[in-house]
Amino acid sequence: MVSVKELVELKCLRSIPLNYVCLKNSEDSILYSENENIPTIDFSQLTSSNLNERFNAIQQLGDACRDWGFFMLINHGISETLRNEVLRTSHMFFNLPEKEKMEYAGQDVFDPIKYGTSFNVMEEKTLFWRDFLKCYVYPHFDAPSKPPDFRETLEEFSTKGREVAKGLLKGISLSLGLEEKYIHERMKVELGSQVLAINCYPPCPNPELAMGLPAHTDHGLLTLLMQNEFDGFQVQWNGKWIPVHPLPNSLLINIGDHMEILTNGKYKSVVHRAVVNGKGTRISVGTAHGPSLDTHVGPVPELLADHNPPAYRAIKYRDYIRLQQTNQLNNKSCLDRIRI
Ligand SMILES: O=C(O)CCC(=O)C(=O)O
Ligand SMILES: [Fe+2]
Repeated sequence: MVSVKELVELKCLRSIPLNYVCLKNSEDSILYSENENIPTIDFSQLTSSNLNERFNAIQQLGDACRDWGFFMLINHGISETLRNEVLRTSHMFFNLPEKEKMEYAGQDVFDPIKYGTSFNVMEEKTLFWRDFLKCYVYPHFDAPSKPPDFRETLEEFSTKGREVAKGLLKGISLSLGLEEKYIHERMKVELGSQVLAINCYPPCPNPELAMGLPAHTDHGLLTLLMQNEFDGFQVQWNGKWIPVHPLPNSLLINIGDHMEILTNGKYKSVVHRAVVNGKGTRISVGTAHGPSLDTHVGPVPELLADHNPPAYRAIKYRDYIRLQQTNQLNNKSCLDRIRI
């Protein structure tokens, strides 16, 4: 395996190798203006003791999940110091000698720690301009022991991320007219799986020809994402792409496939991608929150009706992850495979 970082640094690249050239069709290049109408949710209002404030925030959350499947979250309680430390130590991880990182070059989707490049190198003809580290951080915490402070920082960040996800899942349950703990209990989130994915997109000599991560949806219930000073995240909305410039101190939140399945399509798993730039290394850190791996997930009966029959077949979360991660992304959502 040759990482993108290695490619950029060792070969002093002037142009990208042909196997990284992603041909885009014309629709792929149509952009809205930056941040166009993207909703913002205030986490402190969502958890407020002022009932009126809370009620309004829950309604806004429901609207954002239904109409967008994506929003920016402010006042989430994860400190700037911690976020900067996660970004700093992540950067240091990718700066380790390749030999040390390769100790984590796992083969299987469920390896507790996996360092890799592109998305699924075994399946892809066109490679993506991305190196990554994935760690299962809950129920059992795993992370590399190098560089110094990396493990501790990731553990603290993962714990804080779970608190935010828990608060959002309560708000989402209420917004659906369900009890506050409904999703949490039904999805066995206390035993659920949390995966931390750190993406590294080195500067690219032809950013318009390469792709960091192609259009896809995330498999879990919710993903929380943050990044360093370089933008690159885009969400698909009404067939066009919106480049996202996160509000200062905000987290980007995606609804994932399992929330779409659970709500029988009411809340949308948003299609998104990561583009690359020629200026500097972009780092993004996502934490994906899902049910326990052995949970069978299908649409919840309380949300079904004669006029709203199940639109997805139930599947074990573990099987769904394998389905998504062992195939090519093909610019498609894996949900297409289980739609009835
Ligand atoms: O790097 C980004 O902005 C997006 C990353 C992402 O979508 C993912 O890791 O699933
Ligand atoms: Fe994603």
